[in-house]
Amino acid sequence: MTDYIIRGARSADGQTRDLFVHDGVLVDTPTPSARVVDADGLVVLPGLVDLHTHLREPGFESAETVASGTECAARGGFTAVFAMANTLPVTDSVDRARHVAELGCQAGFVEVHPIGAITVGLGGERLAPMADMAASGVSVFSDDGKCVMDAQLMREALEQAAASGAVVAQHSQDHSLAGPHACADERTIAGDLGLPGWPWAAESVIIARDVQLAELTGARLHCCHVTTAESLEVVRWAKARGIRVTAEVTPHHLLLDSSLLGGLDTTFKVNPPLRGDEDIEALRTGLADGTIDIVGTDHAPHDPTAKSGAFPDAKPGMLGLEQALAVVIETMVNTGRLGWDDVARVLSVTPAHIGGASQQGRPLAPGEPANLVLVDPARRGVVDRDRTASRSRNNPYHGLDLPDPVELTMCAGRVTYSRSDG
Ligand SMILES: NC(=O)N[C@@H](CC(=O)O)C(=O)O
Ligand SMILES: [Zn+2]
Ligand SMILES: [Zn+2]
Repeated sequence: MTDYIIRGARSADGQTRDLFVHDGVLVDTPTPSARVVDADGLVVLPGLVDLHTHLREPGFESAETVASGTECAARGGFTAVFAMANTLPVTDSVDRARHVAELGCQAGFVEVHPIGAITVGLGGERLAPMADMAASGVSVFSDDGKCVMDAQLMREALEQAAASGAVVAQHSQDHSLAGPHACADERTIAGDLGLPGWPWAAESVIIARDVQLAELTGARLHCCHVTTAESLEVVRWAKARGIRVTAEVTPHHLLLDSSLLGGLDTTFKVNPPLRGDEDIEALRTGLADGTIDIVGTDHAPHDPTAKSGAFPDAKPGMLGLEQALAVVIETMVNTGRLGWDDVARVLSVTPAHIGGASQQGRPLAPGEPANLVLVDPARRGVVDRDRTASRSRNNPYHGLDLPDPVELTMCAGRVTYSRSDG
């Protein structure tokens, strides 16, 4: 294995120092044959961790594979991703979870942690074998893409999770309020465009229910992709009460607003929908004050056929892994709302902690695994959807001038992306 000297990188705490990598681990003295990486002017962060990735394999390989999706992750500065269960077949058994993890190992870009389904086939009717999956190493359960609507079933899922120390990640959408065609923020844009509305309450009614079920069961609840000020009020209330709840925001909900739907470009169709300025402001405030714990990408590749046709019929979802850090820098660091230590917290330390990824989000100190990303804080560029490792092109940032920060990603001591290699 190649050893490295990373020279002159600035840590999140502001100190400049050299890092030495030997055999995949950070050490306190350099090895003589080590390759030197000049990190002058760069910031070093612990490798990023995405608690919310859709890798699409098995079943939707025309949109993404574990290999292509995890290459996107490495290009985005990630060293671990949690792969959502809404594949075909669904990740609802020990064997299927193992299969995804093996594909991740073969690809070699990042650690891949399979998320187990809560219900069999995401059907919302019967619990999947959560205890068995947890015993085999699954630490996050989610029916993401669908909400667990049945409150009793959700209670049982939380009880199962609590018994094994796992977390339940809910896609908070009351499907009776926001049905299969709901596709535009009701309070800002749906009426103007004549599109089926997605009301804000469809999200927060589920979060309000679930935090109380988390209190009842003592379980850990994670709220995926929160998008409204009202949801944050509920999360604040729950946290003040000592309920074990964490919340996530996506990069796209931090940056993009519902007016982008005006051209009916299905790239901008996503679930929950893009919201208005007041919600976006609430999300940024919530991320800065800790009400929102993490940024999760919800990287959701779709092939052109899934994105064709009328807006209400297109599949929801947009790419996220390659621009996630850029968007956090643009919306939160360049606006003075977060420092680099906070970026490390919301994109690495806390997601690793929630998901139980013990090798991730660690201090960059001797004895720790060499999972890190080198970031150029000043570099910018215009996003080109064709410059990607993804198989899909549903990139909502195409054409935007954004930070272009990732210089090099190292996972367990191996360089998994380097700008200089192209
Ligand atoms: N976010 C989306 O719009 N789509 C996701 C599912 C999900 O995260 O709910 C997908 O799998 O395509
Ligand atoms: Zn979801
Ligand atoms: Zn998702």
